Amino acid sequence: MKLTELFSGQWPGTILFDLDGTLVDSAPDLAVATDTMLQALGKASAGEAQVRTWVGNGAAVLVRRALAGRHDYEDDGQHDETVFERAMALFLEAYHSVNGHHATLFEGIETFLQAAHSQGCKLGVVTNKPAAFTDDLLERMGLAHWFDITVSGDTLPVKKPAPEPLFHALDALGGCREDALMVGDSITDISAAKNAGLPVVAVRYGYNHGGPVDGLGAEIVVDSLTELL
Ligand SMILES: O=C(O)COP(=O)(O)O
Ligand SMILES: [Mg+2]
Repeated sequence: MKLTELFSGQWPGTILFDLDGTLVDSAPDLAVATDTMLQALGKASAGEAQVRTWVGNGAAVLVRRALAGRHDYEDDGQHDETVFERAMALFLEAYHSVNGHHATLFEGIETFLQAAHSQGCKLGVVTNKPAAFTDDLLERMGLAHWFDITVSGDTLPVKKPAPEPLFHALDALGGCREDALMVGDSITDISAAKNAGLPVVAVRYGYNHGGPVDGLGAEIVVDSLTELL
């Protein structure tokens, strides 16, 4: 389906993009940082394939999943906040030194952003990544110039799937809900868009906790954003 079919033949006035797993394949850097942290704590490395499935709910949840060695860390019954705080500090330090080093842009991103920009769309990023990393990563990937607002996981007291980060970005861009689209790779983005009343395009190439994004309620699901053009 072409994007214009969702908006009565027009392009949406505003497009909000998820970052990790949608614009940028940041999992290689996140895996290095996670494994550096695990090794410093004397634990076994998780590896990139596993870390990929833990990304999408912010850095603290990634660290908690890594410590538990599983996605549903709440059920492991052994939270030690001292270990968590040490792990978090180690992870943040390690990620600061590798952020953007091994990350790559997904196929079709530049083409799609160029097309959206030339159609006059207002463009923003709404990520659950901590702000300390978001703008650096966008700069390193050569993407920063496309976006007039970035809302990170710690910009507001709540993060996706809450709708507030999307509303915050829309307000900053002067966009309206009726004319806006969310693009993301995970159930978190689809839920945030639903909670905000926005249609959503889901990409199949991202992380989504290791599961498929088809059938989760996105209006359009694509293998590449260029399919929307
Ligand atoms: O969990 C993260 O830090 C990544 O978040 P994003 O997929 O919302 O960009
Ligand atoms: Mg994502």
